[in-house]
Amino acid sequence: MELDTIVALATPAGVGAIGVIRVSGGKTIELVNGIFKGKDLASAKSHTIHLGTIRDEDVIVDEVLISLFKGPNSYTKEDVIEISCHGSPYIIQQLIKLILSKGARLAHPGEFTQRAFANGRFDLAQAEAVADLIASENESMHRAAMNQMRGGLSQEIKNLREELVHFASMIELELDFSEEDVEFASREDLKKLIYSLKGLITRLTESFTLGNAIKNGIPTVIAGKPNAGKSTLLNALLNEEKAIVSDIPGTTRDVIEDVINVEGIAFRFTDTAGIRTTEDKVEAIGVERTYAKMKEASVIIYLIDMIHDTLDDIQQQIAYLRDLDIPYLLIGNKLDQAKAEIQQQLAADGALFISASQKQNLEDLKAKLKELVSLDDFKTGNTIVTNMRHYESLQQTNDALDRVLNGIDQQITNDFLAMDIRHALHHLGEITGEITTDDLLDNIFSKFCIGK
Ligand SMILES: Nc1nc2c(c(=O)[nH]1)N(C=O)[C@@H](CNc1ccc(C(=O)N[C@@H](CCC(=O)O)C(=O)O)cc1)CN2
Ligand SMILES: Nc1nc2c(ncn2[C@@H]2O[C@H](COP(=O)(O)OP(=O)(O)OP(=O)(O)O)[C@@H](O)[C@H]2O)c(=O)[nH]1
Repeated sequence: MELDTIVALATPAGVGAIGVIRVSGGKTIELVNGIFKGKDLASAKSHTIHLGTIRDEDVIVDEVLISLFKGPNSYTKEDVIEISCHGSPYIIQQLIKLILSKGARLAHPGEFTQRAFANGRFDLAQAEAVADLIASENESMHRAAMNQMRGGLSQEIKNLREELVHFASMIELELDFSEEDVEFASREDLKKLIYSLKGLITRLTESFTLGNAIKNGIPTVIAGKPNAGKSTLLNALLNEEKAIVSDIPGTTRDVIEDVINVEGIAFRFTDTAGIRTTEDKVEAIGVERTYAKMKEASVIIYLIDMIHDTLDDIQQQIAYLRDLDIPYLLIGNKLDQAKAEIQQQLAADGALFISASQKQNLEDLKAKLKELVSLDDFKTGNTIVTNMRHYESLQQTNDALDRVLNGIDQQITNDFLAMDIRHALHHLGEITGEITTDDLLDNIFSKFCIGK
């Protein structure tokens, strides 16, 4: 059964220099040919561009460029036409209406990419990376998504599957000869294989901590006693970011609250309001809450007030900080009016000195912050799992492999062994989409933007 021909605006809504309307499906060429005055698109070659006008009866709606992609040589692998029109919302609306009236329907979010997936342009993990790529806001997000879209994760999963399939087939072959009690696959070799696969899977699941941090920002807390300057520092860091963004002419962007980009890595300041306790009725409560927040963080920026804190106090704070065993930056704030003895003590403790209110040494602070988070996997270009769904499937694969190992030790029968191996294969297949359900696909692609 032929799928509908679908249409959507591929560029952002609103006024732009150019708007691109995408059409995909079996009726695309015939449909657009009917409203386009210019070269005959049916006889034109794929990957050519044509200038002409789009007409609704006798009215010229716009002068456009048509980009022609003939299936299977297109993004969706169907016939695709992109109409580049003048970027007026009115023109765009008229063009889409016209195309709908000729028999296309509006595309659902992600439907072009869903078709690309269904037609084998890429697997599910790669399709999901397309959405991540569009959403990427900094170097690390971009790099992780690009790597995944280009098949980094998919290749690793494919290798894992191939090894398992090989063994599954051995075991299943033995099943066919069950009368004869042969062993095509040495149980020791099988165990070795499972261990090595589990090692690979563990590396992938462990990378999710980093992947999650890349995607959602590294949970960071600015801590310190009341009045240490936490809010002042957070605002200074955030405002700088906002200033950079609004300096670019023509961009209006809502800066995501409480996230700063430091050289391509996002740091998310979690619930910083929670630690902004002023001179509380009961200071102890405020301090406890601060400590609770600190324990949830991946990184702590700890501020010492170099005007008001006492030496004893500082020793206590640092001792507590060390005990937490979470990467931290020790910062002496209020450098502009610091007490000499305090600064000396902190220097011995390896602190960095800033003035939050004077915005002094903030660049040093950022550089140190970046150093603090280990991004080794990132540097080496190793595959990083950034997607919760993939993470869960990997864990389920791992569980199934544990059952295989257990089964071998318990000398369970081959049919049960084969079943557990097939479970492991099943969960790997979920990642790349060999195994999937309509619900899952709808769920994934509905989160894409329209036109993608
Ligand atoms: N205008 C436009 N820009 C875009 C896209 C698009 O669909 N249209 N893309 C997507 O959203 C991305 C590019 N992805 C694409 C991938 C494959 C093909 C394609 O036509 N592939 C054919 C021919 C390859 C060739 O000529 O070498 C093929 O694979 O057979 C097009 C876009 C980003 N930029
Ligand atoms: N001299 C000096 N004062 C600073 C500096 N940074 C912050 N302050 C002042 O210290 C006071 C407390 O700053 P806040 O940013 O409100 O401190 P906080 O840690 O968020 O305070 P709580 O919300 O009570 O936890 C304010 O009066 C700031 O102006 C600095 O670098 N030098």
